[in-house]
Amino acid sequence: MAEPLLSVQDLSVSFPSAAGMVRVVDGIGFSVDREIVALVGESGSGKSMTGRAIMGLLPHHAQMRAARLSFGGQDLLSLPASGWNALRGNGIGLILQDPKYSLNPAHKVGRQVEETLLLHTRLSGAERREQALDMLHKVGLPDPKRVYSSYPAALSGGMGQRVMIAAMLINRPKLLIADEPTSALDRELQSQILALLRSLTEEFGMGLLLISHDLQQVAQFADRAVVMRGGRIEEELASADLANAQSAYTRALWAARPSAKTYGTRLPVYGAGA
Ligand SMILES: Nc1ncnc2c1ncn2[C@@H]1O[C@H](COP(=O)(O)OP(=O)(O)OP(=O)(O)O)[C@@H](O)[C@H]1O
Repeated sequence: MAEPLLSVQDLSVSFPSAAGMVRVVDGIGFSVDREIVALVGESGSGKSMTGRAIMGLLPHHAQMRAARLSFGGQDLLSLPASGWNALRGNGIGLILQDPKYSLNPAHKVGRQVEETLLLHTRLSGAERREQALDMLHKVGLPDPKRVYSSYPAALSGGMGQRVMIAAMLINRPKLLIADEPTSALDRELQSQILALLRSLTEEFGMGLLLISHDLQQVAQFADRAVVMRGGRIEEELASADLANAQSAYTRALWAARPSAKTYGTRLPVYGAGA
């Protein structure tokens, strides 16, 4: 059988602490193909550290080991620093929670969307501009030329996130990692951005690793869910089965999901053994 786009086997991430090394990701394995896979779990369960390990972007005091970490058949564990830079520019794109922190306020949007083309292709300025305008249009921005020459401060949160998606997709990566890409947005915008990510994932034939604590979203937008608990994988299942999960933990997470009725109220507390 062909190897999946991303293959993670026995991945662990540890941090030094006063009491010794603390494992925050503990021997996990999963794969992502041209599909949407969601990493879900409570805060602190190790979702973001897993995403960062795959991108080679762990904090420098973190220690990582894995039996296998491969992307497109390439072994990432033996990749030199220059290989990681090329991979992040061309192969894997990362979208973070809040475009406020990902976009540089001092540069116009167009320059930031074009940046990977400038670094990784030999396209002329006019060609880069044309591709950037095309991508701004593709992510649903109504007036691409105006957005292209705006500064990030002129954009709403939803527009900023569309710009980030354009900037990440312009070099046609094969895999996108989106770490809580909509948690800074209101409910209506969250759905719009996830629907956009879903349709672009299909159109470009990409894989998407969606990191989310929102099981409602995951059930709606992802194909599969990998449920993390305390750095380990509790369960892996089709998103459509989240409502009827095997594991009591996943069922508790599902029961605690915010609904239209509870939105804005405190979540019920669920214990470790729930
Ligand atoms: N720089 C760091 N130094 C030490 N420990 C860290 C560091 N960053 C994260 N951790 C710890 O690693 C664990 C996993 O964090 P991670 O951010 O992956 O969780 P998460 O599931 O993504 O949760 P959240 O949704 O809250 O970000 C947490 O216990 C966190 O405290």
